[in-house]
Amino acid sequence: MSDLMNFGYEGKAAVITGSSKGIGRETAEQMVKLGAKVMLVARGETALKEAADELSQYGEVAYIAQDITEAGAGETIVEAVIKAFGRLDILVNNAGSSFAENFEDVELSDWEQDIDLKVMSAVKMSKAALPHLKKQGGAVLNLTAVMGKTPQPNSLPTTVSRSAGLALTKAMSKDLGKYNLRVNAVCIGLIRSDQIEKRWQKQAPDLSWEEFSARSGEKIPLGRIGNTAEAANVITFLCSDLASYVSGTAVNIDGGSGHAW
Ligand SMILES: NC(=O)C1=CN([C@@H]2O[C@H](COP(=O)(O)OP(=O)(O)OC[C@H]3O[C@@H](n4cnc5c(N)ncnc54)[C@H](O)[C@@H]3O)[C@@H](O)[C@H]2O)C=CC1
Ligand SMILES: CC(=O)C(C)=O
Repeated sequence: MSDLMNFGYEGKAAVITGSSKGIGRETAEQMVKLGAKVMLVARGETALKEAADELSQYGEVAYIAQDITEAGAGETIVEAVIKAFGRLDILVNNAGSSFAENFEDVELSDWEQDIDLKVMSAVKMSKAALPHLKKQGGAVLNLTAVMGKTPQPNSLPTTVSRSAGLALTKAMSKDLGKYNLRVNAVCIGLIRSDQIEKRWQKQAPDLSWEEFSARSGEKIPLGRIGNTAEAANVITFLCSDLASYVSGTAVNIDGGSGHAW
């Protein structure tokens, strides 16, 4: 590979939460193929092991089954990374869920769970990773949703958690730039993964995927739902040396929609 396109992943170590499937798994695959050592994190051991077995054909992969909302999860995960790889350069806060309802229908406990998973887990992971990231510099990438920029009706609590993720990204980038630590976000619109396939089965089980994608794409300028590689491509770029002067930004991966539905 010419210097012009050197992603700089060789010899680096990354941790990606929620990486047994979907966008997280695809990102892990790209980073491993480019030479990074990657720690996969999710709750279910079976899916994790399966993903790790598949990805290990391309390079060095380890995994830890851990619910990131549990007390001490950040420290446990980072300890596992250091034990496995001896360093940490890249943190991708990817694990998340969609919880989008009308304000009147959201219980206080739903608010707490959503903010805990999508905001506080990113904070706790970043805090635990920071002493290691500071050593040589690196990248933090927060997955958010385009709805965090443009909250729609019936979009709570997720739009609030996602807006908080954007503020966290911007503020962290300003505080941590002095360590050559870049902090960016991506704002996902609609990407085919388990959560979108479940929506397809619930809303339109009689449609083929192509029909459902085209129908969902009526309000998307590019006319379709994206795929996980299209999301991972941007994440992999933002965490790479090719983006060495990019920090504090939030890139939409949404086919141009500006909102999810
Ligand atoms: N697919 C889409 O259209 C959109 C996705 N997003 C967000 O992008 C990120 C990746 O999305 P997808 O790949 O679609 O998600 P997905 O639902 O396919 O996978 C999410 C991953 O997070 C893990 N996870 C969830 N809660 C966890 C917890 N407490 N502890 C550890 N792991 C946990 C799951 O096990 C899974 O591996 C998520 O944060 C998602 O909410 C945002 C907007 C739209
Ligand atoms: C789908 C999702 O995770 C959102 C909208 O935050």
